[in-house]
Amino acid sequence: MSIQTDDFAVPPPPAPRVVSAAPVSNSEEAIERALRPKLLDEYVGQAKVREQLEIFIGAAKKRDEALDHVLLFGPPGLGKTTLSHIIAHELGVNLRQTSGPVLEKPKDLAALLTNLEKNDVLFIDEIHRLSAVVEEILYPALEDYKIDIMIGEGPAARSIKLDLQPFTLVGATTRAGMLTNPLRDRFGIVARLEFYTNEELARIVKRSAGLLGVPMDEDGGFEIARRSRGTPRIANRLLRRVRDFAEVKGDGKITLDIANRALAMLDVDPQGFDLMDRKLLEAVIHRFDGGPVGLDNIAASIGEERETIEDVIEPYLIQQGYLQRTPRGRIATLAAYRHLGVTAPAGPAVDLLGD
Ligand SMILES: Nc1ncnc2c1ncn2[C@@H]1O[C@H](COP(=O)(O)OP(=O)(O)OP(=O)(O)O)[C@@H](O)[C@H]1O
Ligand SMILES: [Mg+2]
Repeated sequence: MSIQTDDFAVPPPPAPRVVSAAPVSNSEEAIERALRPKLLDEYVGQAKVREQLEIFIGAAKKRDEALDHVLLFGPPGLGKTTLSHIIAHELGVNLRQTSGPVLEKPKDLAALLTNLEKNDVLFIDEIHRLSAVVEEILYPALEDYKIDIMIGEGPAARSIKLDLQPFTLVGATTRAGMLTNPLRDRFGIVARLEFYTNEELARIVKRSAGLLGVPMDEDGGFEIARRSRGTPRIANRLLRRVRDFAEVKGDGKITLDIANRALAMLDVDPQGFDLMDRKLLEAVIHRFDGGPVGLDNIAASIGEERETIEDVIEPYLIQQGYLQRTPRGRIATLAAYRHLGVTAPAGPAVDLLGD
């Protein structure tokens, strides 16, 4: 069994944001790989997804068939890549990894597909960014394990059919809504990853601290978990920053006091919100009277890409009840006013949390 990572992943953009859900550097990616659970049993949380996969993987193995194609979707850093590796590992097959924007031409995909061995996993990250011509090749491959490719050019060009080994496509996306219908319909297993609870994140932080050999008490670990925006990638990152703080300002052990001081220094507030989150809420409240305000206006106002706001910043704020997404735009809830210590205007303001 081998895991191959083709070295053409798109480099992550520079993101100084400490609670950014995207990996911030290549060295962070290396650490992430080291902390990645390898078995379904080590994968914390996402109980429903895990249970489903356990059954389907078990059945596929019993029948010696390829697992049905799997679509994983959810915000960045929740464990889609991790899960795809686990699926291949549990099936005992090879994993070939690529991503939507990297597959420029049909022949790029054809080369990957024809090299797959029986029941292998092909992982396509950012699958919503596949080009239409590449997607065309994928349909018959997914359905009948066959591809049609064009050989030669001009009048001499002809199409040939190639048989493929049975395989499993695992597609990952932060945007299930951007997949075309025919592509989405070809996934037999569709799994939506949810934000993690504080308890689940605390288990992840504890496991990572163990692997990194960082001394930490329960309260210190829980504080890091609580401020990680429901996201394992952020939890692992905050753990490493708090460890640095503990080594310089303390005796190396992560305690509640150390965690509190380190996180305050990093501008991560008690809700786990960072400067970007607060900037967004402040903009909606102060510049747009609490909303409704469209995404483009928010983007212009805080100087962030629309996509970053939609994929990275707002899902957690919405899930936590600080922001509401309506057809007319985003609205700040009473919780947002309260969090920023601003008096909410009288009238029918939105209160998602209730009192
Ligand atoms: N359920 C989990 N249990 C333990 N650790 C996890 C879990 N999910 C994710 N992690 C950790 O979080 C980090 C980020 O996970 P991963 O790279 O799989 O996220 P992703 O969903 O693929 O993100 P992106 O959308 O940016 O590609 C990994 O280092 C992994 O160790
Ligand atoms: Mg990933």
